[in-house]
Amino acid sequence: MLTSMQGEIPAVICPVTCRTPEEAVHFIRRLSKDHRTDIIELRLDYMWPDMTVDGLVQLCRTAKDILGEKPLIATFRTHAEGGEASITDAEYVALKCDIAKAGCASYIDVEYNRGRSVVDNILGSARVYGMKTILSTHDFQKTDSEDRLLEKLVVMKQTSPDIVKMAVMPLRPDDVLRLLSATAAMKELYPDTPLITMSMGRLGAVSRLIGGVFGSIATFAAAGHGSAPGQMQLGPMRDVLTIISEASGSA
Ligand SMILES: O=C1C[C@@](O)(C(=O)O)C[C@@H](O)[C@@H]1O
Repeated sequence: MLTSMQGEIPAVICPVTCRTPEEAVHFIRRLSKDHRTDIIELRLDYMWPDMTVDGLVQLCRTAKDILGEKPLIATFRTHAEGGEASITDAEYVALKCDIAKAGCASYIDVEYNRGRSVVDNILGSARVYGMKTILSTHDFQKTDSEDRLLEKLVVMKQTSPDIVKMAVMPLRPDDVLRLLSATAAMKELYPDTPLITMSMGRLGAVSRLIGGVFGSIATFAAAGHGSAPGQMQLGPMRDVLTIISEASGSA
C-alpha cells in the first residue's frame, strides 16, 4: 500500500488506457506479473460512454481479482482535468460510490475541482465502506505561485482524503522548482499526509523522477500508451529510481 515513509523509493503507478474491457483485462493480466509497476490505475474514462456505470464497476471487480495483492486505483478523469470523457455529477457520484460499496478497488480517485458537495458525498461514502481515496487536481494551463500551490494542497488535505494528488503544467523551468518546493513545504507541514505531485509535460518530466526526494510517494509511468504528458516508460523509470535511491542510500 502507499505510505508516506521517508527514504523509500516512490511507488510506480501504471495507467491502463484501453478503450474496451477485453483489451483492458488482457493488459491488466500482463501488468499483474510486471514487477516494474507497484500499482495499477484503471482509467475508466477511456471506456465511457460505451460502457455503463454497472459495466465499469464489474470491470473493476475483474481487474481487482486479477491483480490480487497489487493495488488498483479506479479513476475517471474528466475532460476538465485532462481526461477522455465528460460525465454528469450524478453518474460520477454513482460510479465512485458503487465502486466503494462493492470494494472493487484499493483506491478511488476523486477530482477536487468537481466541487465540494460531490467530493464530500464520495469521500463520505468511501469512509462508510472502508475504501481509500485519492483527492486529485490538475492544472493543464500553468503552475501557480508556491503559496497558492501550498494553499490548495492544504485545503484539499482538510477534506480528509487518504492521499492528496496535484499535477500542474510548467511553462518555464522555475515552475517545476515551485511544484517541488510546494511539495517539500507540504511534507514539512503535514508529514503524515501522503502526497503525490508532478509537473507535467516535457519540462516537468524530471519531477516524475526526483519527486520522491521532495515528498511525493508515487510516480506514474506508462507501459506503452501513457495517460498524461511527460510520463516516461516503466523500464527507464525503474532504472532511474533505483539509481537515485542508491545514490541517496535508501536502496
Ligand atoms: O492524476 C493522474 C496523474 C497523471 O495526470 C500524470 O500526470 O501522470 C496521470 C493520470 O492517469 C492520473 O490519474
